[in-house]
Amino acid sequence: MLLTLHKSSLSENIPKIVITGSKSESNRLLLLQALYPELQIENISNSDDSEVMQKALKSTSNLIDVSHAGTAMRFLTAFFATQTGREITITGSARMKERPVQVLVEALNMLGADISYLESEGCPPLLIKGELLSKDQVALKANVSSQYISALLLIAPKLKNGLELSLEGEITSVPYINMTLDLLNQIGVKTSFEGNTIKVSPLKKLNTHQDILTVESDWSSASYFYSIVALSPIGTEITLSSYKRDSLQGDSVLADIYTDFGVATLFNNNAITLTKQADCQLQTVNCQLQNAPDIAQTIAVTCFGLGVGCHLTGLHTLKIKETDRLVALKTELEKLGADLHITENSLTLKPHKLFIADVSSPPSEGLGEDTGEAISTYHDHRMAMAFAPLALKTNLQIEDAMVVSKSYPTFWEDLKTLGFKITQ
Ligand SMILES: O=C(O)C1=C[C@@H](OP(=O)(O)O)[C@@H](O)[C@H](O)C1
Ligand SMILES: C=C(OP(=O)(O)O)C(=O)O
Repeated sequence: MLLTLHKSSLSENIPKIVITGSKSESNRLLLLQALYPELQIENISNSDDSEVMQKALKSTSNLIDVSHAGTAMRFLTAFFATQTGREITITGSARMKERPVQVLVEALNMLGADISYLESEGCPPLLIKGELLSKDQVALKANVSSQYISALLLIAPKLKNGLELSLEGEITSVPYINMTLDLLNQIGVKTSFEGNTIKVSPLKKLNTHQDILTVESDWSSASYFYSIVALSPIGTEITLSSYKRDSLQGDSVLADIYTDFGVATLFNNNAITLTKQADCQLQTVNCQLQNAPDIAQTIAVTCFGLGVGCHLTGLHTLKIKETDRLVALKTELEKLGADLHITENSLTLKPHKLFIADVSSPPSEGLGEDTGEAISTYHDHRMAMAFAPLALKTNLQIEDAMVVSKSYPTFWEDLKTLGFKITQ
């Protein structure tokens, strides 16, 4: 579906936006619930990726299709590897068949699993013959995706002797590993993470008092509202729920990063209020995003909308996500007139004055002649959501807009409640 976003300004009275649960926390807890059925989960994500995970865990079929869900592919590979007596083919979208899983498959096979590739070496689809994993120590590369490490950690407490992982190379997306360990701790599993060694003790059964866990709302989804506030006039406020100060999600670093754009975050009970307090004073924003790769697109587009430059580093994992996000950002921002340069792991955007003339002009009432540029989304929810806030500056179109359902199915409805004018 092609959506047209007419140049908009926000409504006077913005209702509180309730954001669905974190898909990262949800998919971990769903897997743990499959291992420990007594576990109860509240505020589970309504994202496609979490629905895929729930369906796969309930399925009795020997063919599992996870579509675009990276965490589901990685976590379920580890899960089915331990399900003795089952033989599963796990597959996904065309892009999923290009996203590497070799590091995980090799580690599982070293532990005693029986996993083979059905098409390309190193990528899904996989044939998994469930086995009792006999070993309890393995080394693996930690600089490609933290999801491989989380996948192993999630099944670890059900292995006879637990598991010891030795991580090789620079560890990427560390907060996601810590999230996995924290959730394991919350259900009573003992873990340690010292230097490059992670140890997980076995846990046969849950203790009864550790049985209800509440998923915090998704911080990556909150990023689009940070961007909207940053691109709005001073005084603009948006309240989002349910969030907490001590989040397990690394993307909560947004609250710090967006102070550079003049956005303050106030925590109040279970909500956060984002307020535009000042204009961005920087000519160029520098961010190291190795620990928060999913907010790179949001930040790059915020900078573009503000006319501010940015130098974003630590982006090597962006090339193997839903699309090559570095190339996608370059192509789409250039359509809008941006001057930017990408490398294998960084993005540099030059400051510009493209929207200066627009600032004083009132938002257009109708579409007029100009629909604005059509932004391609490459089956990537974050391309659609990261570009949407630019409708505060210009008309634009978003191709294949329903792609947002991968993590945030009600995104467009929520934008309409803020005052965005959106038509099909
Ligand atoms: O474990 C997780 O829930 C995730 C880990 C990250 O992936 P990488 O570790 O591959 O960077 C992140 O980008 C992804 O959206 C979710
Ligand atoms: C990269 C992402 O997800 P996954 O790797 O789980 O497909 C994402 O949601 O930005």
